[in-house]
Amino acid sequence: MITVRAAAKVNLHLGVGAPREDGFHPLETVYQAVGLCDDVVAYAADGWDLQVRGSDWVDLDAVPLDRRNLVARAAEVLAAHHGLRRTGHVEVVKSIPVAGGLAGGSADAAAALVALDRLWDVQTPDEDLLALAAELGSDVPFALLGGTALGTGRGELVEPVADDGSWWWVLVPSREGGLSTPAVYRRFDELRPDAPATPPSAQALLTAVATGEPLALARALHNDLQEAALDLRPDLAALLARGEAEGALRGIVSGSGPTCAFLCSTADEARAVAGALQGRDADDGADDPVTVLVATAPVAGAHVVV
Ligand SMILES: C[C@](O)(CO)[C@H](O)COP(=O)(O)OP(=O)(O)OC[C@H]1O[C@@H](n2ccc(N)nc2=O)[C@H](O)[C@@H]1O
Ligand SMILES: Nc1ncnc2c1ncn2[C@@H]1O[C@H](COP(=O)(O)OP(=O)(O)OP(=O)(O)O)[C@@H](O)[C@H]1O
Repeated sequence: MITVRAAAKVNLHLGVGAPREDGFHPLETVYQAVGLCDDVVAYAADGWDLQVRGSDWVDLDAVPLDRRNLVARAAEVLAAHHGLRRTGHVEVVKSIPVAGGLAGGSADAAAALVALDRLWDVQTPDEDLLALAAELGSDVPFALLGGTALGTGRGELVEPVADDGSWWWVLVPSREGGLSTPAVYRRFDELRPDAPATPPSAQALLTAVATGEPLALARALHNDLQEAALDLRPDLAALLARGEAEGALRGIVSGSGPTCAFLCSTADEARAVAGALQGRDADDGADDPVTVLVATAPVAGAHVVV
């Protein structure tokens, strides 16, 4: 049995250009792995079996168990790479909200590549694992790498960024369910027909990360998909404003949304903002309370824990 853990991400900078001929958008993005993780647990077995369970804020019904699951696809591409048959009993233990803009499925795919590489004892070189990850999805190579990294191409070309900061995030998944990533990119195309061929540079964000100062980072956060996500989910604007009013340095939509991510100056501030957002919700008399999570960053990429 082997357990591999992989983290959610936020995009500190998400610069999006006009769609390429293959339909993907060129990106200049800075990913940061945050301490909200899924585990992939793999057992040796003769056949193939996949199960998913998770935290009560995760919509498990929205996770396919067949070949559409990125864990099943990770197993297929790794097995094919080595000329093997896909085998294993695999359990995915999810804490990352589904279709939340936090790259949860990508984290699971990266964790599965690492877990099955060990289970099958095939010792895939890192370079090959990164190439297989890129086949599975644009965010998957970063989920292997973790930390803070610059992403280019369609997001699949990743290089580590030095980050000595200790950052605190409050994450608020949507109660209304997830957003489809292709739908958010389509709305971006409608709202931004004049998008440049070359995506906006991440240089200002990289300079801010290097300072280690939360306020500098807060000012430099940038997400070109935020306008599209807010257009599809107008209620998120009020949530972003509320988090900032409660003391967050800055609130942004995470990736394609709808999860909102609030950067805070310290762990105590993050806990205070989280408490205020949760408390305000209780005052509103909501019968289905909002989930508010506190996470530190950066954290490691997909790694063996047991
Ligand atoms: C929004 C982000 O999470 C930001 O990091 C990513 O760009 C999305 O990455 P992902 O979910 O791994 O995306 P993929 O599985 O590669 O692609 C899903 C769909 O998103 C759109 N897509 C994705 C990445 C990209 N650079 N341009 C796109 O237009 C395409 O419609 C694509 O069919
Ligand atoms: N292991 C998985 N966990 C969750 N969803 C999965 C998984 N495998 C496939 N999916 C499918 O992928 C869709 C997107 O899920 P995911 O949680 O990765 O979204 P996301 O966090 O918005 O992704 P990203 O930020 O990379 O665009 C889900 O709606 C689901 O149908």
